Amino acid sequence: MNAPGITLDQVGFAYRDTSFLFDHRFPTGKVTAVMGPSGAGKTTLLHLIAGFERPRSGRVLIGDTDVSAMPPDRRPVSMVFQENNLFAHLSVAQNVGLGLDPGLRLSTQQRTAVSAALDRVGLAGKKQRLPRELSGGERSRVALARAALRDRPVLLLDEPFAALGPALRQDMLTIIDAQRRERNLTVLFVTHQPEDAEAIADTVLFLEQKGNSLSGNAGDFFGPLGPPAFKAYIGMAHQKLNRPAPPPKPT
Ligand SMILES: Nc1ncnc2c1ncn2[C@@H]1O[C@H](COP(=O)(O)OP(=O)(O)OP(=O)(O)O)[C@@H](O)[C@H]1O
Repeated sequence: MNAPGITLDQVGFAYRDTSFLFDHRFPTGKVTAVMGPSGAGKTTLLHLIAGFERPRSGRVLIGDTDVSAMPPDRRPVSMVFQENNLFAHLSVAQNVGLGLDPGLRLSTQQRTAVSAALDRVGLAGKKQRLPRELSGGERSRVALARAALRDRPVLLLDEPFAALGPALRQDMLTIIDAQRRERNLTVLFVTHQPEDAEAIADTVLFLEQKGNSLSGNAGDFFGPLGPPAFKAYIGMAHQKLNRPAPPPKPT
């Protein structure tokens, strides 16, 4: 599949008292980590690409197609949310089947595809369970399987693993990386976890407050000469989110 890149061409957008200008290009077949402080506009950026929000000015392009006015279900995009958005009353297999047909009128071939998608994320034995009968990590995998089945060339991930511990997050990153390679997906991955971004991202988009942004190669961003503002942010993020405070030095 020829995965399209994404262009936000001078995209202006505003909520009542917050305005944004996004002007970014996301390369085809690569993972971009979208990072930055709370409220900087990471989710807003993803919603403009997915079509849940419409630009006030400028254009959103996927490949060469201007999708600015296209409704979300017609865009070549799958999105996985932090809450995973599973229907509590539907089985795991049905939740995944919704990715193919919102009415769940699935052909035999589609049922086989659902089964295969669940096998790929290690949920072969749990297809008939309800979401509440799964762990948090397993629920994330159901959401990923559903996104994979939709077979859209752009995958948007909005902190989908924030509630998971490090080992499970690593598991999910491995699944995403495998899917990206298999299907040449263009992936945007919002995360507050520097080590997740470092593990999987080819490029980084760092959104600062007040609409400033920096972008570049992930190796450069995380290397010793990475942008100071980004280094300061991830230093802070490490302290706040991941690292226990160091023990006091003996006097
Ligand atoms: N529906 C809305 N109505 C009004 N303001 C909103 C709405 N959604 C978001 N905002 C505001 O827009 C700004 C950006 O929000 P957004 O959710 O994109 O930030 P974020 O970078 O994803 O933050 P976080 O890391 O906390 O998820 C925030 O100041 C937020 O309060």
